[in-house]
Amino acid sequence: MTIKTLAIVGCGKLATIITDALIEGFLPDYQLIGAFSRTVEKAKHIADKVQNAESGYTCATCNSLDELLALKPDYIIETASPDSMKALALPALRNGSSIVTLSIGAFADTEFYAEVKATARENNTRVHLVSGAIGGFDVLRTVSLMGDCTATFHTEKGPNSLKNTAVYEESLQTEKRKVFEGNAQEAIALFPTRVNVAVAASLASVGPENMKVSMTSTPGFTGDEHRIEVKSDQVHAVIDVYSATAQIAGWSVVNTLRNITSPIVF
Ligand SMILES: NC(=O)C1=CN([C@@H]2O[C@H](COP(=O)(O)OP(=O)(O)OC[C@H]3O[C@@H](n4cnc5c(N)ncnc54)[C@H](O)[C@@H]3O)[C@@H](O)[C@H]2O)C=CC1
Ligand SMILES: O=C([O-])CC(=O)C(=O)O
Repeated sequence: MTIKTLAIVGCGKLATIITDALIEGFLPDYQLIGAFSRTVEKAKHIADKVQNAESGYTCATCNSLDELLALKPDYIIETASPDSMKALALPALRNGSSIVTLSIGAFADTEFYAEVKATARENNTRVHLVSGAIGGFDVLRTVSLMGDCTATFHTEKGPNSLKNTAVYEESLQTEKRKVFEGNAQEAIALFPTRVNVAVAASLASVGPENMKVSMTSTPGFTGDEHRIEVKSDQVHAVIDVYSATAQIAGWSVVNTLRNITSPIVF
């Protein structure tokens, strides 16, 4: 197996998990050759980790997306935000870099999604939508291939994780309440970095306009509970994932990267 090169855009908590996993040996088929973030110190922090691990190659701290693209990485890991995914997807794919993304909310824009698909195909590149804080894309995709189905996505969160969103009120600290009901497009518009999972599940099944999304805020609740349900005349599947932190999302990138080079694919 030839070594594949990686670069990371968005050097926060999840990028750190992925970099640490690489350094610990979970990604033997890859070299991390560049890092870019809105704040250059954060990119340097990631690059320094690789340098300090004395892995025998250089990881560059990039000052711009263009600088990162000039490295011509085989894969760009996007762990920044749906807005950054929108900015980087087309230039990266035209540059010959495939993308592994957590900010799947960017694809709630169906025109953009179609353009990304066409550009990836034209440039012989791919976009990998990781399972993030959920799972079950296999069953969602399979059931939706079989014919008509409906799908719902329900999330339970604690009020503190809704601070700095339009739905937050102090009363949520003491009252359990449904704070959102709509489709996946409306959900990601209201919570741009909190319901990428709902858009991902919708793309794997009925699409962002048809996926019914709801969110409940429960006082004292920590972590996230995501319940996806898909129903057809033959199949009823429920995927329920609780995670105490978002670490599972970082590890799902590691899992996808391992699958890309593995002789056995899950
Ligand atoms: N699909 C999933 O299950 C999940 C997806 N996510 C996505 O992953 C992203 C990263 O999550 P964390 O690492 O926890 O966030 P974080 O806030 O710790 O790190 C994000 C980093 O990206 C940088 N950044 C933001 N916009 C940028 C841009 N346009 N260009 C370059 N850098 C930029 C920020 O400055 C920050 O350093 C979230 O914003 C969210 O979109 C997060 C959790 C779960
Ligand atoms: O960690 C989660 O519950 C999901 C999340 O932030 C996202 O989908 O953006």
